[in-house]
Amino acid sequence: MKYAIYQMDVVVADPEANREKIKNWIEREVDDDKPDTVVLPEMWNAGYALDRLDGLADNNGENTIPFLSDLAKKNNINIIGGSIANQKENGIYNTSYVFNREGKLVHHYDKMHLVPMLDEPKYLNGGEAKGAIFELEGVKMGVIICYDLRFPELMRAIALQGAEVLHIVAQWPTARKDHWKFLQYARAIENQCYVISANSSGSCNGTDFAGESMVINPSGELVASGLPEQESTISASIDLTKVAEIRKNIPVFDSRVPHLYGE
Ligand SMILES: O=C(O)CCC(=O)C(=O)O
Repeated sequence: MKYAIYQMDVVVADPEANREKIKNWIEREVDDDKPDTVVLPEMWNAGYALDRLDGLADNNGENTIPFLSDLAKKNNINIIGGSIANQKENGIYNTSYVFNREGKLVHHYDKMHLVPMLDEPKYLNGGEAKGAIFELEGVKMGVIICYDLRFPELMRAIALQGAEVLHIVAQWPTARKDHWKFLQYARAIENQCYVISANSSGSCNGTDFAGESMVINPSGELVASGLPEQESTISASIDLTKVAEIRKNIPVFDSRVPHLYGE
């Protein structure tokens, strides 16, 4: 499966401009070196304009779902749709949508861990649905959002459901870029999965975003990485036989003793 990751410089507080950027990027990518699957970053509709989300958030995906679904179908690609600020009945959520090549919505997830350092709990509601998987082209996968990366329990729960590819969509700051990188290596190695991330570049309210989106294989080797702090595209192909291979050679999942972990 061939991937293209959009390490996007999100235009703060301008959902229309960001939709236009994504449309143009996808059309360019599809013309150049057609990917099977594209990945977008976190909160691409509004950026981190948290104190202005009332006027900027989508309304239960009413703009985002048809927009991404049409792009998926028209260009015959799967879309891991990053995430958006999304108004629901009882508040604003940080929601990720995933579409297959037919434009069908196959998964949605509301970010469950909210970032205290960014005052997210003041502006957003945390999702309460259990970490779940979805399938694209017969492959089991998961998606988590930014700060979720710090909670190995979530990725483990997704991996235990059979996921072979774990996506991380993010706007992770440069100030903590080492955490961004090392935690991804750890998640790939411990879960023996591909880790594929889309981080943003650019800045918002004085915070610079790290870029350095990554593709890491199930042995913990770097397959591809984006430039630091600059808008760019990361292209990479993944080989899923590597997942079965490493799981056979180092059978971590068979060696687990859940009853001793208090599970
Ligand atoms: O955990 C971190 O250091 C960054 C998290 C973050 O920026 C986010 O979840 O949006």
